[in-house]
Amino acid sequence: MMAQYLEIKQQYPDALLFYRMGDFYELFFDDAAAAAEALDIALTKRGKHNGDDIPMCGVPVHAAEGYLLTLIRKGFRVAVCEQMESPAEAKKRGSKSVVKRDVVRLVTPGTLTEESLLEARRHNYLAAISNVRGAWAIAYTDISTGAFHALSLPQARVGSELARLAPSEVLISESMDEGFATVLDDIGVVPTFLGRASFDSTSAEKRLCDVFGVASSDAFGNFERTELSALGAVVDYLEITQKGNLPLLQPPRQENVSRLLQIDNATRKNLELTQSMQGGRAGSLLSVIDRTVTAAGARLLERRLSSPSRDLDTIHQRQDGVSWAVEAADLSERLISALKKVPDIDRALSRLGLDRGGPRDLAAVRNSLGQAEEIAALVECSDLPELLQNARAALVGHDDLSSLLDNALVAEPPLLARDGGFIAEGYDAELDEVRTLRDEGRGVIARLQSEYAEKAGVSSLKIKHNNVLGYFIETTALHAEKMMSAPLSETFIHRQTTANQVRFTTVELSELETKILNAGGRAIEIEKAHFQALQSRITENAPALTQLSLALAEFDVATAMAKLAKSEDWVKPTVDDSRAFHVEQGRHPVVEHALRNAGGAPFIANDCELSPNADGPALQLLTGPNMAGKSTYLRQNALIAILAQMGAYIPAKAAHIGLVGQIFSRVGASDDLAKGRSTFMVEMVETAAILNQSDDRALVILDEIGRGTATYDGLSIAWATLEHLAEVNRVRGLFATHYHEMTALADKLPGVSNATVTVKEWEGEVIFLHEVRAGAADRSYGVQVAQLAGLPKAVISRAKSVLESLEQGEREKTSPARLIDDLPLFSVVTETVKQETVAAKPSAAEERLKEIVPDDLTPREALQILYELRELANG
Ligand SMILES: Nc1ncnc2c1ncn2[C@@H]1O[C@H](COP(=O)(O)OP(=O)(O)OP(=O)(O)O)[C@@H](O)[C@H]1O
Repeated sequence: MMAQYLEIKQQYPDALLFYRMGDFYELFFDDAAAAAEALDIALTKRGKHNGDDIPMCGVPVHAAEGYLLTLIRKGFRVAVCEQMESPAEAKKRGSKSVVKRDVVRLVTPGTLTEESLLEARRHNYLAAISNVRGAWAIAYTDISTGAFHALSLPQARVGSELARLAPSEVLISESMDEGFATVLDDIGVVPTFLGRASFDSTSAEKRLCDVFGVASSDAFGNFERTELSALGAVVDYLEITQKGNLPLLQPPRQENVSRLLQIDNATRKNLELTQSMQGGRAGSLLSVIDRTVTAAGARLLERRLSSPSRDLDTIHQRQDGVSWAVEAADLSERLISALKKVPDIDRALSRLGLDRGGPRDLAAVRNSLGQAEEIAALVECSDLPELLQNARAALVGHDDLSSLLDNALVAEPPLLARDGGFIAEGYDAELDEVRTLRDEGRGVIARLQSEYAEKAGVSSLKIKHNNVLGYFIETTALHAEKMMSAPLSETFIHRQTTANQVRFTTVELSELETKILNAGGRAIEIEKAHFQALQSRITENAPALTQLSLALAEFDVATAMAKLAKSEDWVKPTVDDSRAFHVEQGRHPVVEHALRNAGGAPFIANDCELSPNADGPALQLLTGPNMAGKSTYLRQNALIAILAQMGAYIPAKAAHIGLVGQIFSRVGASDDLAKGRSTFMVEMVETAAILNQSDDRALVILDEIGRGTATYDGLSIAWATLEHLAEVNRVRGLFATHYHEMTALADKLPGVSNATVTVKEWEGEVIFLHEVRAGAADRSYGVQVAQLAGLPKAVISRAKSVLESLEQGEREKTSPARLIDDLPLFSVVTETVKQETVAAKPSAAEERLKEIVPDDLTPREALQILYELRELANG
C-alpha cells in the first residue's frame, strides 16, 4: 500500500494527498505534519518506512469538505485520491492485492464548486495570463458559474484588470519574466506555474475546439493568438485538476477592455469599492449599496461595480432598467418577493455538469424555472426597457424542462442521490410499484392473500414466510385435493405437505417475493437512473439556463438599485460623452451610512464643478483644515463617477458626468515594507503611474501628495505634479493639499481653481462645517486638531508658539533655520510644565489656606496667618 501511496504522491508534489482508506482520507509523511498543524488534528503514526515511523493523520470522508475549506483558505492544494474498486474486487485479483486508487480531482482555490467552499455572493475566478511576442491577454473563468472570458490588453493594464477580477488563482507560464511576480504580489495572489506547452496557442486552439465541439475557434469570435493561449491554459489546467471531467463552460467570450472604466489596483483599494481597507466586505461601497436578494444578483452587482462601463449605450440601458423599477414601484416590490425564492441556478448547474450535484440541485433548477415563469408573467403587460425586455425573453420557453422537473421531483428533496426519495410519486409506474413493495410489502401480501382465498374459495388460506421456503401459501390438508387439481393447480404450484398443511407457491408470489427483496435496492437504482437522465436533460439545456439565470439577476439588480435609490434618495445622473463633471449636493454613501448608524451629525452634501471647457478649470485644488472632510469629498466624487458609469443612480441631488475613461487616486499613506518600499516610495510609484498613464478622459484624485518628505521637496513635487496634470495630461481632477502656497497656482493656470472646506473658529477651537466653497484656506488648524486628538497640553502650547514664530518669520522673510535658532529652547515647555505641575499639586500656601476656619479666628490670629502665608508663598 505504501508503495502505491508513494507512487501517487510523487505525481502531486505540490499538493497534500488525501488518500482514501475506507471511511477516511489519510495523509502521510510531511503532508500529515502540515495538515495536522493546519487543521489542528492529532498526528499519529502508522507502520514504518525505511525504518522510521510514518507520521499520519486523517479526516472522515463525510466531514472532508470542512477540512478542505480550511486547507484551501490556508493556501494548500489538495489531491483527492479515491478507491477505484471495492476491497472485495481487489481480493479477486489475489489475497494480497492492494485496492486500486487514483486521484480524481485536484482541489485548488480557483477550481472549487462545493457550496460550502464558495461564497454565494461572490465570484471565484481562475485566471491565466499569457504573453505572445509582446501581446498580452488574460483569460478567466468561474467554473462554479461557467463564465469564460478572454481579453487583450497592454501590459501596463494587466495589474488593474487582475485587481478588478480579484482571482483566487492565477496561472502563468514557467517562462514568464520574474519581475512579473510583483504584479501578482500587489493583488495578493500566489501564481500557479504551468509548463510552456499549456500556453501553446496552436494546441490551445485545438483544445478549445475539442471542448466545445466546433471545427474552428472562429466559431466563438475573432480571438487573438495570445487570448487563445490564455484560454487554452485555463482549459488545460481544468483538465489537470478535474481529471478530464470538464466543467460546463460557456463558449469563451471576448471582453473589450476599452469599453470598461479603467481603475487600477491602488485606486480600487483606496476607494474601498468591494472590500474595505481591512479586507472584508463590511465598510465597502458594495456592502452599503447591495440590496439584491439572489446570489446571482449579488454577483452581477459586484461585477458591475468592479467594472463600470465606458460605453454610453450600456450605461443608458442599465439606467433605464433602474428607472423602470423606480417608477413601477408596486410591481418592483412583487418582483423582489418573487426573486427572493430564486435559488442559485448557476452553481447548481455547474455541480450537475461535473457530476458532483445532488437532488437539491435538480430542485434548484426546477424552482428557478417556476419563479422565472412567475416573474415573466408579472412583467408581461409592463412597458419594459430594452435590457429587461431581453431579460424577460430569456425567462420563458422552458416549459418542457419545467414540467418534466415538476412531475419528476418531490417538493423538498434530500441532499444525496444515493439515499433515494427524491422522485415524486406518479412519475414512474415501476418506481411506484417497487416503493409500494418496499414500504408496504406486508400489505401487498395481505391483499394477495385475500385475492387467493377468494379464488380458491378457501377462506382460511394464508400467505406465510419462513427462511427455507420464503413466501408460501398455506391451506389445511382438508383443501389439498381441490388445490392440487385443475383449474386451481394451474395457479397454485405445490411445494410441501406437512402433517396438517399443504403449501403452495404461485409464479406471481415468487416474482413478488423477489421483487420485495430487491425492492429497496431497485427503488434506489431506478431513482439513480432518473437522476442521471434529469441531470443530462438539464446540462443539455445549460446555455439557456445560464441565460435565464443572468436574466433573473438582471431583474434583481434593477429592482435592488431602485430600492436603494428610493430609500436613500439617490437620483439618475446624466451621463454623456462631454467632459462635464457637475455634481449638485453630492454625498459619500459609506461615510453618510456610518454617520447615520452612529446617530450623530448629518452628512453635509457638497457640490463639485469641474469645467468641461478646454480653457476652464478642470482641476480643483482643495485646501482646508485637517479633519474638515477633504478626503471624504475627493472620494465621494470618484465614487459618484463610478456609480454613474455602472449604470446606477447616485447619492446627489443632480449630476452631469461626461464619460470617464480612467480613475486614478493617490489617497492615504501606507508603506509596503515587505516589498522594500517606504511610504514615500509607494506614494511616488503611484503618482508616477498616474502621470504616465492618465489622459484627458481620466478623473484623478490626489490627496496630499508629497507629504511624506521634507516640506520643500514635497511642495515642489506637488506643485510640478499639479502643473503637469493640468497642462499635459489635461485630466479632470481634485487635488487636496496642506501646502497653501499652491493656491497661487489657480491665478497662473487657467485649468486650476481653488476650493476650501470651511470651518468656524470659536473660543480657540475649530468647528467643522464640512462645506466646500470656492476660495483658498490660509491655515490648516493642525494644532487645534491635534488638541482635539488629546496631545498633551505642553506639546500643544509649544507647537502654538513654534507655529507663531514660523508664521511671523515668513511674514518678515526670515529663513526658517534662523527662526528655529531664535526660538527660546525649551523655555515654553519648562514654563508650561511648571504651571501644570503647580496646578496638579496644591502648594504649601494653598494647603495652609485650606486648614483655616475664618469664624474661629481672632483678628490678631488672622494677621499672624497672613504673615505665615506670605512666607510660604515666597518659598
Ligand atoms: N460632508 C461631511 N458631512 C459630515 N461629516 C463629514 C463630512 N465630510 C467628512 N466628515 C467627517 O469628518 C471626518 C474627517 O473627514 P476627512 O478624513 O475627509 O478629513 P480631511 O480633511 O481629509 O482630513 P485630513 O486633512 O486630516 O486628512 C470624517 O471621518 C467624517 O466623519
